[in-house]
Amino acid sequence: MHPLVSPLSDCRLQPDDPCRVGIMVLEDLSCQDLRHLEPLILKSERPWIAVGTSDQCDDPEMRRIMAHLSHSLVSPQVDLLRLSILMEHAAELSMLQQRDREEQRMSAAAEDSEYEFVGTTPVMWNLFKTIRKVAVVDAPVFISGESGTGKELTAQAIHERSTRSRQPFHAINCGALPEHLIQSELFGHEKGAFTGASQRKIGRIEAADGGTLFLDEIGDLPLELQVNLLRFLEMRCIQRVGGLEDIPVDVRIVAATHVNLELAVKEGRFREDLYHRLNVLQVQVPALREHSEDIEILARFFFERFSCEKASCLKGFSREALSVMQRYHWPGNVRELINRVRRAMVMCENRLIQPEDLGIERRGLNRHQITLEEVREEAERDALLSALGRNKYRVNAAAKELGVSRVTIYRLLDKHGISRTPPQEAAFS
Ligand SMILES: Nc1ncnc2c1ncn2[C@@H]1O[C@H](COP(=O)(O)OP(=O)(O)OP(=O)(O)O)[C@@H](O)[C@H]1O
Repeated sequence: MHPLVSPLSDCRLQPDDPCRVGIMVLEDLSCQDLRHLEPLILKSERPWIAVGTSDQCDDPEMRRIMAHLSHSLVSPQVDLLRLSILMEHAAELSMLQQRDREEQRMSAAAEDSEYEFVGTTPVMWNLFKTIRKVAVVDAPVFISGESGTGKELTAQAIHERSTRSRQPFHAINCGALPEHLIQSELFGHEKGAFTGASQRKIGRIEAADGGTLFLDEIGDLPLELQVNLLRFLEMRCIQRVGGLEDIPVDVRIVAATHVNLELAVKEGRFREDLYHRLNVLQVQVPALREHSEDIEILARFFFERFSCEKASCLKGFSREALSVMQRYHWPGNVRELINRVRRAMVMCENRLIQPEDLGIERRGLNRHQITLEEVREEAERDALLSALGRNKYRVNAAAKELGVSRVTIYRLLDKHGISRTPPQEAAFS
């Protein structure tokens, strides 16, 4: 019997190989061979039957590898019936293991895509690390960061990685609700509690029982409601508006703000005791300009996400557009990036998105970061567009004016993602 395993046959060890069980013949394999093959055998994700005697496993290293790698060990004199029964059992086991692996892969993929948090820079890795750390502790979390940086996404990610992940996650923007509604929105109300309260209403705190409540823009919570929230955090029970009953509720509070809450405390707009109650664990979400190396990957990520809304000829971003995005200061952070990319995908009349499609004024850009190469590219594109415009998009005439060949003009049009037809025609064609 020849070994099915040899250092040269690793092509047979791929997981997508239809073969379900492997056989290795120890007589033909040294301990060193096996050591080389160990990672490949593990990667093959299938059970292996070793044919050999226990004497061949005298070497401790050999024994370790065999115990680790093989499903069973049979003697070289094994009869074919016994071998085929063993192989059948191993194949059944292999199918079960395969199913288990598939399920694990699928749930890992679902987890990854649930809250697609994009970030490849050290500041973002730091954020992900903090999220994982605070997720496993059940204390209140305080998230700070500019508007549109991903504070709600952070709160969701914390919830998803916490023991409460199977329970509800509710978000409420304290700054977006009229003052007279916040009390009943947070704590609920009893029927008849006030004019218009025709039904009992369960508030957000109660609805999130067992889970997480995300209080966005906590700094906008009116002072009298701050007292109620503090009472809830201390007593762990609420009273609905118009109700007398104390209702126990188990909710983890994650609060966020884009304003300086310490200043609000100093100025008496926010209760200091509530501030300390909420501020047990802190997470700081960085502004987009603090991880500008992520801008391109985020832009491409949202381009893909909205790709069903784009014209079929639109292929991506021009180098100028990427450079302009890189130098822009993004006051609205990731939310602004999403809006600009989406708008550009609609407005763009060429194959590649240009700076003007993004609606970013070049004048407001940080000129200090511009490279000579970028200046050249920008000048080349401007000269090309001007020459085409002056010559009504007649390539021969534009080429003559610029002192280059027609072929060069076509190459430059492709390079800069400029359409061969004038913009108006392209728009109406
Ligand atoms: N790193 C990121 N990767 C992918 N999407 C992101 C990222 N950061 C933010 N987003 C997306 O940007 C948008 C704004 O994020 P989010 O609502 O979490 O911001 P926010 O800080 O809570 O905003 P606000 O302060 O206005 O409440 C959302 O669509 C969110 O999914």
